[in-house]
Amino acid sequence: MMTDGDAELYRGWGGELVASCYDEGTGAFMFICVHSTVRGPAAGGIRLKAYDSPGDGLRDGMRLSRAMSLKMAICGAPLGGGKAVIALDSARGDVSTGQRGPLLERFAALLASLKGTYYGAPDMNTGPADMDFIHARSPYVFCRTEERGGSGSTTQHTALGVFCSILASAEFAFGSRSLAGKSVVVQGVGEVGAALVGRLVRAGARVTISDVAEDRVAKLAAEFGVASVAPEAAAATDCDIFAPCATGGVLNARSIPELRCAVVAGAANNQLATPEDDARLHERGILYAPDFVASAGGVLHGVGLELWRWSEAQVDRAVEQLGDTLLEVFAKARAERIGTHAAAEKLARAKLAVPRA
Ligand SMILES: NC(=O)c1ccc[n+]([C@@H]2O[C@H](COP(=O)([O-])OP(=O)(O)OC[C@H]3O[C@@H](n4cnc5c(N)ncnc54)[C@H](O)[C@@H]3O)[C@@H](O)[C@H]2O)c1
Repeated sequence: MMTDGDAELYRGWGGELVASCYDEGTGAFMFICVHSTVRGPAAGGIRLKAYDSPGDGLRDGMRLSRAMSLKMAICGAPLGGGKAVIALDSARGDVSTGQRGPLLERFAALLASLKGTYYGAPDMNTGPADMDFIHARSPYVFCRTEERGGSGSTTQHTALGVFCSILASAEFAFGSRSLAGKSVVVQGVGEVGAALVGRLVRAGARVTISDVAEDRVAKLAAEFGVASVAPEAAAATDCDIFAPCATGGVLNARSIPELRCAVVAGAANNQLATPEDDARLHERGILYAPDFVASAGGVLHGVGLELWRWSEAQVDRAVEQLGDTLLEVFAKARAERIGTHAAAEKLARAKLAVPRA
């Protein structure tokens, strides 16, 4: 039965449909959120994550699918926004190796029922090998392994896009794209964050890293000789550029007053906890590279290689151009005296027909 809270969730979302089911074996709820099919079938990652309640998983899927509509629009993909969430029961903990296959089979059946209205891709805790597994049961996925004919991991192109976003942000904020001597805090050094650290170090930046996974911090610190900071202190660390590459919601009413950076540019999806946080950053004079632009390299990877049949070099060029898109966003925000997220959203909606979110 739908509660008043659920109804509110749907009203505020503005999307097209949610397909859902329950997996008895694991206690997981699954949601496929199709925000928009105006530009083409919806597409977006398949997130496997533990949530305190199924409603939290649904809320996450809805918000992420809306951001995917903007991401698809801003980079010209012939796709709409969607997101799938496999919401594990946090009280039961992670799924065992033996449970993972049946769980993904259940998900593949839900995916098949949509008959191509939504295409999945790797996201948190799912990778190209999972896409191979799902594809064998339901063909609506991007980014299978290269051995199985897919475009493989999006990591490097996402990291390239974030790096180019940092260069464009530096140009706008500091008047130069040079990162030599610039201090950068990278929050979250998983797949994308670690690849970004390599690029930043090679560009001469003074990098500080932070992650809840201590082994990842130790490995990267040893590899690149970078400093580290405790996870709870990362956002408030004095630096030129803060790069959130961990989870969403890191820019909020509590953290924004504590930021000690000039620029925020990172890979994490949905960095703003609420729409008001865009204005909060604007008021503090912090230049924010909207996440749905900065992290669009992964979309360009999958769409470029699999739909447009681009070469790697063509994808690289398109990803590098995300920096130019950001400069357009920053100029619009300055001219209209609005937050950069609002400016990017206006650009996405004006360029392309995206329904009200
Ligand atoms: N992989 C892609 O192509 C892609 C594309 C677009 C957006 N993103 C987004 O970028 C972010 C990173 O993606 P990824 O593929 O590197 O994920 P990942 O899971 O490989 O890495 C995330 C890292 O963040 C760390 N982390 C989690 N909570 C943290 C905290 N509170 N403080 C510090 N570290 C914390 C984790 O330990 C992990 O090392 C995610 O938000 C993802 O949704 C990724």
